[in-house]
Amino acid sequence: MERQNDHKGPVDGNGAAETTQIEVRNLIKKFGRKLVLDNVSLRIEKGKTTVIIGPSGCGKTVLIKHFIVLQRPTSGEVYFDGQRVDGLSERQLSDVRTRIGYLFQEGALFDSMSVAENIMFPIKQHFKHVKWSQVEEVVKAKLAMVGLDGFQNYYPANLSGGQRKRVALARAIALNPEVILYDEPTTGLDPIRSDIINELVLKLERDLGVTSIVVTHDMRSAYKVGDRIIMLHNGKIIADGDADHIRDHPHPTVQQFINGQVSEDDLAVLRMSGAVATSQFLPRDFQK
Ligand SMILES: Nc1ncnc2c1ncn2[C@@H]1O[C@H](COP(=O)(O)OP(=O)(O)OP(=O)(O)O)[C@@H](O)[C@H]1O
Repeated sequence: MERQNDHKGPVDGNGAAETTQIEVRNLIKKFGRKLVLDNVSLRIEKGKTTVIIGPSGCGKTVLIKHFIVLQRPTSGEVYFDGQRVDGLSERQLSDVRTRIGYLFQEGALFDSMSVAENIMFPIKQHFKHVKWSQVEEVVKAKLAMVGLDGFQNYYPANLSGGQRKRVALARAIALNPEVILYDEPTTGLDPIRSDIINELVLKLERDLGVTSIVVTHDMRSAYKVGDRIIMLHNGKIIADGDADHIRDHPHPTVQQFINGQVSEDDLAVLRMSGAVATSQFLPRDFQK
């Protein structure tokens, strides 16, 4: 296997282009004067699971939102399956977006809709005149994939947190996407429910051949699902490789993060602000 070391940016050559699902080149994102992504270049391989880790606020969500152009670059380029997408209109983007399922932190289920209606929602948005009888089997199959067939008539309020995430995942795969973006899929779940989600990520990669991109603070999940783990820090990629590469990484910031230690910089901020709970700065799985 080629991957073990930190990548220094795009690799040239046709072979790489064929296996690349998403690419960003020299991506810079600023909000006002705040620099969030600092010249990030990255290729995401088809059919693999890439995990993005890093401290709170380092730009993980902003980065993956660029992959579906929910955020536009300040400068730099974004490609999906070889097509440059960062300059496309919203209308042109809708085709690209149907090829990507996403499970965002804020992308909660619609409380007023049943489980089945939630899963039908993206299908109805895309195929305007579809009838329930036409999609009933699709809804059933998607729910079966996440182990929740039979829950069609439940409402989100009657489901546990883990079940809600699984319904959201069934909705994310409703249109058979080639890519699934997961933003903190295990946050707020206990280790057993987290493992169910991890297994689902692996199952969807295995059974559907999807390309998965998982943003997480949870190192257990990262090691379990990631073919490749990328760490972002101060808007830059500081580590990129397989689980062993990340575990043995020489960069002190990587070691502090994966071992849940508080850095001297964080402590200085805490002392200055008089804040108390150092655990706020730890990866979330170390807070339990
Ligand atoms: N629409 C926006 N306008 C202004 N600032 C933004 C916007 N979206 C994100 N930011 C800022 O960009 C930075 C990175 O945010 P992002 O959500 O990507 O962090 P993150 O690494 O995903 O953090 P967390 O792990 O806490 O979810 C943060 O400082 C955030 O406040």
